Amino acid sequence: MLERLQFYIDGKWVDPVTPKTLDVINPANEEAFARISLGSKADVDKAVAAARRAFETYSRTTREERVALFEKIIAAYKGKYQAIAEAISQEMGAPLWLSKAAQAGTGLGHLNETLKILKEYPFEEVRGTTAILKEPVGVCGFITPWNWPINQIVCKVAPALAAGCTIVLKPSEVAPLNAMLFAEVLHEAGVPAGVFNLVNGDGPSVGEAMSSHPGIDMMSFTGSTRAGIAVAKAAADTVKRVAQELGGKSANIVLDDADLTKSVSSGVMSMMLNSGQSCNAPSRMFVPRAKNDAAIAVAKAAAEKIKVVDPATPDAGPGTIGPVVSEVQFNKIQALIQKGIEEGATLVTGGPGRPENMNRGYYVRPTVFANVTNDMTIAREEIFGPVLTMLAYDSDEDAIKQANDTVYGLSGYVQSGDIERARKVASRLRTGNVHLNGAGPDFGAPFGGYKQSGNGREWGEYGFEEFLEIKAVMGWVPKPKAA
Ligand SMILES: NC(=O)c1ccc[n+]([C@@H]2O[C@H](COP(=O)([O-])OP(=O)(O)OC[C@H]3O[C@@H](n4cnc5c(N)ncnc54)[C@H](O)[C@@H]3O)[C@@H](O)[C@H]2O)c1
Repeated sequence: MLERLQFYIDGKWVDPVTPKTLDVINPANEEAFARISLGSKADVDKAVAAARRAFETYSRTTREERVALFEKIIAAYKGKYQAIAEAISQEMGAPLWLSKAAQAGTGLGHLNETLKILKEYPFEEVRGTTAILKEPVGVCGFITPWNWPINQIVCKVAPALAAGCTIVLKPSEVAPLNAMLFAEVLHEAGVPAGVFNLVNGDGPSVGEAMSSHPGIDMMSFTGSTRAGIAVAKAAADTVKRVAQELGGKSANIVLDDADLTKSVSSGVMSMMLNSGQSCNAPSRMFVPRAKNDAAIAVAKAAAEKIKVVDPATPDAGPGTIGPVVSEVQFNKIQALIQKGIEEGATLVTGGPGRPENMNRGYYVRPTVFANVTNDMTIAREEIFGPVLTMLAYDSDEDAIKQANDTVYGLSGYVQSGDIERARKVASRLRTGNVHLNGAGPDFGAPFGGYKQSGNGREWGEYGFEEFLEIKAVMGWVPKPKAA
């Protein structure tokens, strides 16, 4: 059993104020393989005090000093890349190939992108006689989930560090090990004591203590809409800035001029990736009613090609998925699959229970429901498992209307043979991101939601600017004295 009972506070690994432990479970075999501590308000107080002290000096470091620090962080991250990928795979179940190719890779992607922004960003702008100064927002509190864990950590920590902020991170207690490796990366790179602090714990104790803390200037939260609301409420009394990156129920509109086989099968694959545990997963596929039967046949074939594997399988690659993260998630997904059947959706493939020959581990059968209507629970609630819902539409207008008929607004996907038509549909979707014809993620593009998917933007320059305060200094340029 791996014991990682300390927190990283003020540049050192320290014991929690009050000992309390939690086992980290490997979802592939349901066994505990590591143990962490759960912190309390007293640990948060120590971390915030360290971050406040460090802010005094770190916020005044120069661009050049931070660029040099980033270069060291990137080198140290590369050195721990393999260990981070393995930890993610073990603690949340992503197959090793996905952990290496994408999960751990996103951390490096955000570090590289942030370094590029830091080198060029205009922190000072003079308009007439007034200067507009962009300053670090202060001490930032970060709360992150388990599904793309290092992505969600680094897309906050990298821009905050580049902006001159100091940080207290509470990673997901379900997948905390990658975060602790990242703390080692920052330590090795020479990030000054107190600039980055990590306290493990659960939402109601450490998360709540951070959100309501008067010493934290900004909270950036990624996770469920339920917990995001709790963070915002707890933060309200201290008037801190709150950025929320929450759930989704994203539409994938296959227009009638799209290559049906290609669009539907790639839609199935991207839904199932990471066992469906992506906030921006294309979970509602809209197909033209006239092509409904053909689309269902393609989706069935594509889903049945997906293999469910032990995440540690060394030769597995694209087209394979691991278990879902936990017993809680497994049970929630099973209940929603059951609900889909009860509400009358057509079960095309998959369904309740584990895949054949698997009696241990939180493995879910890749499942497709068709003839779903937007009022069904499986079309409204985020399932966060390998479950696709297919809905039919009558016209482009109807597809757009149904796609927007959700409380969420994170992502949208449009497939079309005509780029102009795809762009028009994209402009009508009430979502923060839209992917046309299979376009992948872009580290330089802003990531975030409309409506109840959140109110922040992460990634790239827009994400960086979330960590800046704006100060106007009038009289920066003195008026010339009258002769
Ligand atoms: N929009 C995005 O960028 C994005 C990205 C990834 C995941 N998500 C969402 O995250 C969810 C899955 O992650 P999860 O199950 O870890 O979510 P979760 O909300 O249960 O937990 C996320 C984090 O919040 C903490 N937390 C829980 N209750 C809290 C409270 N009352 N106060 C403060 N902190 C609290 C948890 O300890 C964890 O660190 C999904 O809804 C998914 O869509 C959103």
